[in-house]
Amino acid sequence: MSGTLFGDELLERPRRELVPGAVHVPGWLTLEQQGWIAERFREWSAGPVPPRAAAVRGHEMSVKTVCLGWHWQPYRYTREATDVNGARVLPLPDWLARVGRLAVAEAYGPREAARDYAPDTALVNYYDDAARMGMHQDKDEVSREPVVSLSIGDSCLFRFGNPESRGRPYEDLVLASGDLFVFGGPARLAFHGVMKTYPDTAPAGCGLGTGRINITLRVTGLD
Ligand SMILES: O=C(O)CCC(=O)C(=O)O
Ligand SMILES: [Fe+2]
Repeated sequence: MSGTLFGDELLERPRRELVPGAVHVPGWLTLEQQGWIAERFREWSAGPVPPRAAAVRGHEMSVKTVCLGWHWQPYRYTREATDVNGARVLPLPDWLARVGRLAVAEAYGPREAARDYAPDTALVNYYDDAARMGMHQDKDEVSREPVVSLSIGDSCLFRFGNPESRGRPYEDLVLASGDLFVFGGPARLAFHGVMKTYPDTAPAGCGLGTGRINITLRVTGLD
């Protein structure tokens, strides 16, 4: 009997609030949705601004990022990718903002806050087998609205900690293809990072043959 058919892998990875405000929803996106988003990722990567490894204090990140709506660079948002080629980034598509609202409703319940959630930027990260992301806070946004994270492709080991320091307490969990992770409220400024990816773990049909995509939707609070 097929484990996939009966969702055994989801039963083993239940939906969970790690700490108040931080919610992990395994398998939130269907394979079809993952595949469709992976296709859009290829379109976004075609430009006008190509994915680039941002340089943080002189060191290139191992992750390559393409941005929508606003361009993130350490440690600010601009409309033009002044640290890449000066081109204006693509707009954030309405469908993706809608996915963000659905995600917040999924995580926190269909409150007014979910209906009003209006992300204006997406950071789309591509991880190859060697890529990782050190512990950091997402704090270049003026707004403290939640961050919505979607993962496609290979699984990774994600570390989610606390707002005070990179150190403990933190929890390590696997983010797999299709998983949703939302952090807001008291968890909004928690340090987090990607310790490693697990090569060749992407499910067939997710649209990504190798590597991992992570999309974070955010409200910059800029105008
Ligand atoms: O790849 C992930 O799961 C996290 C990405 C992240 O923390 C970021 O883009 O700021
Ligand atoms: Fe982050």
